[in-house]
Amino acid sequence: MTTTPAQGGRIPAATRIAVGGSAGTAPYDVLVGRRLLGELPGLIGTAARRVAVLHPEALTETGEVVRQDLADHGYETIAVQLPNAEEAKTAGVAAYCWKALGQSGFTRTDVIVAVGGGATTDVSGFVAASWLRGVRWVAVPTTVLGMVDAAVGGKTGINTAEGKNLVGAFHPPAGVLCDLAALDSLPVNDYVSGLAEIIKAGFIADPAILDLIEADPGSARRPEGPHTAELIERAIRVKAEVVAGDLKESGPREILNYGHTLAHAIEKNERYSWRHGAAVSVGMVFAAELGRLAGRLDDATADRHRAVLTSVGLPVTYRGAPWERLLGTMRVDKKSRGDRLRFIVLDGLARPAVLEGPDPALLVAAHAEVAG
Ligand SMILES: NC(=O)c1ccc[n+]([C@@H]2O[C@H](COP(=O)([O-])OP(=O)(O)OC[C@H]3O[C@@H](n4cnc5c(N)ncnc54)[C@H](O)[C@@H]3O)[C@@H](O)[C@H]2O)c1
Ligand SMILES: O=C(O)C(=O)C[C@@H](O)[C@H](O)[C@H](O)COP(=O)(O)O
Ligand SMILES: [Zn+2]
Repeated sequence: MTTTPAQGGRIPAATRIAVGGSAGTAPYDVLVGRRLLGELPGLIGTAARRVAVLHPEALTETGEVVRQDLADHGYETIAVQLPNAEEAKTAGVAAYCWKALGQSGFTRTDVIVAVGGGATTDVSGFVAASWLRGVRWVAVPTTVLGMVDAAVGGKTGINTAEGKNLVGAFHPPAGVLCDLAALDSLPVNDYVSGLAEIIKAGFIADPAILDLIEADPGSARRPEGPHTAELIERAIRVKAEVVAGDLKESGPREILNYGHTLAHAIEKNERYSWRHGAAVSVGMVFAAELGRLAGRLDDATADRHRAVLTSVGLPVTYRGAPWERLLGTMRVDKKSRGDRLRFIVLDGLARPAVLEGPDPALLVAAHAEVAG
């Protein structure tokens, strides 16, 4: 993304999606459009003196554009470069950010701006949650996945050696700016990875998403496709509605974890060489098979998972780590309670529900379906 602040010319109006406050947190907006950089100072506010722009290595130029723009608005700015992708989600990188904030004299009224994909917004949001026990942050997601999922909802965190996202905090951003122009530079694999979370939103809540993709899967894979903005906005609305009702995942929010129990185990066992969305794709097929085998999901909806995911080029099989190892990793999933594994399954299209402590034989059978 190398957007510049609005300078003359007609700028199409941005779509504004409100995320209601919950658990004592303030509401905020997700803006979807183009050339949104001009909105950033308003979100940072006048109480801030310093702004830290955190970005991955791949977006050094974009990070600098954002930093310079904020400097031109009178803020004292620093840019903090993070590793790309999952390598950024470590305690070491968080500590590096804390050091940069400490050295620049970052106070409680100062603001972090996260420019990047979900990995960047996850670690940056966690740094914002933990620095001085919580400072304001703004998300500028630059991937499909970041826009529709990671930047919205306030789940922030990092990985540990034992598993994915095991350390973190609920700390919603002050606002989210989704500049669709950013997607033009995204490698196609990363673009498609984000479609997995859009398709997840389709299965758990908004089947119109599935209809749109199935009508023309080829164009769904491209940022210039005719339905890009609609797909992104629909998925954001699903997420916004769910998190507004249950920020801290005391119940209803768990539906957003559809497909994630196995997905996180795949990611960890593949040492994060798989993109999150690709793993979620396999994880959703597994969850659909589990629902079918448990007698809860009809054949047509279960089969629809493989069809729509394959149509956009997402993987639906995984033959890497053996089942016992995946099972061991799944036990530290945050939905587990004591020794009981819990999965999100579907009782039908857009009817997500929890499956508690399933018969181990069902899990083995569902795994066999994705292990081919
Ligand atoms: N907090 C949440 O609610 C939530 C939700 C979903 C996913 N996640 C997390 O999000 C992460 C995945 O995010 P992701 O799919 O955005 O991947 P990512 O952040 O790892 O980005 C993928 C790659 O694309 C690069 N990149 C980012 N934007 C770019 C652009 N516009 N042009 C070119 N390159 C660009 C990145 O530097 C990286 O190398 C995972 O860690 C996942 O756990 C969090
Ligand atoms: O926002 C949520 O809640 C989700 O579960 C969204 C997921 O897509 C996302 O990958 C999330 O980071 C997973 O959370 P975790 O609690 O399972 O680590
Ligand atoms: Zn996810």
